[in-house]
Amino acid sequence: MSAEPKVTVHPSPEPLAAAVAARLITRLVDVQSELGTATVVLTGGSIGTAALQAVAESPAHTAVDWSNVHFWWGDERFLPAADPERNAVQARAALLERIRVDPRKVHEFGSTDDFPDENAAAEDYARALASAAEEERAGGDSSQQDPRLPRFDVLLLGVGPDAHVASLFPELGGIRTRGETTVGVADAPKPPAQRVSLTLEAINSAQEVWLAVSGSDKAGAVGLALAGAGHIQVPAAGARGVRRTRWLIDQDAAQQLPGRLIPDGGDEDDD
Ligand SMILES: O=C(O)[C@H](O)[C@@H](O)[C@H](O)[C@H](O)COP(=O)(O)O
Repeated sequence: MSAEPKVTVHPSPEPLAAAVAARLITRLVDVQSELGTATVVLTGGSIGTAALQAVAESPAHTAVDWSNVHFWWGDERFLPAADPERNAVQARAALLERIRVDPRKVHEFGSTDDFPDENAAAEDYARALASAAEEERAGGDSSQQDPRLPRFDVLLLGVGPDAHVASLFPELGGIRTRGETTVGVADAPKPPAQRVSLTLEAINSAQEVWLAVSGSDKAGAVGLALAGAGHIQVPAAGARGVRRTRWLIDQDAAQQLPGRLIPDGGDEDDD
């Protein structure tokens, strides 16, 4: 089961990042009141990072019990642990170092400090996911259907101008991977070439997938993805949440939206 995309257009990148942040805070509060613990999967990229910063700067963020949030990543650049280009390093600066997290619940991909190559780091992450899933089941939560993965309440994604999501690039090995939850990528066209990523299978196990996109250079990718292109050529087209798929985009990224998806400006909230 997966949810049809729902599109919301914001005027520019700043209000977009603020809106993603506000939605994330609300969703985490709601999940925590229902289940106690919430899980978010973070993304790198400009809007993903700006949204985390907006969370940190929002007075409402204190409504979340951050020590009871699990943080995973959709992808990572395979670099030394402290490299400023790592998605996790950027997320720490934007948010994680500014709130009270439980370090045991912050699950970063391995780095070149600890692993010989991207495949080894990917395999390690798959093991960490599986053991979190097992712990979750032992605690009585069996809401996640896939036994290899913990429950992902919200999974954030950026989208590249070539329509990549996480580190799944058009036509390359990662987007074609089946039967695995993670994949090592050796030939990413966006530097650095070596990366580690969740597979589309793992991404699509999330309850909610939110794609946050800004800029006219992404308009073609957004248009193709929402027109229903194939996911091998247009990976973003394949990203779907079980309960909800949200495209949170700015006006520049919305220039090539298929007509039937242009929101009419009405209140679209559906909780
Ligand atoms: O490691 C990364 O680079 C990402 O996780 C990648 O998937 C990113 O989210 C998109 O490329 C969008 O990035 P921008 O928002 O910066 O264009």
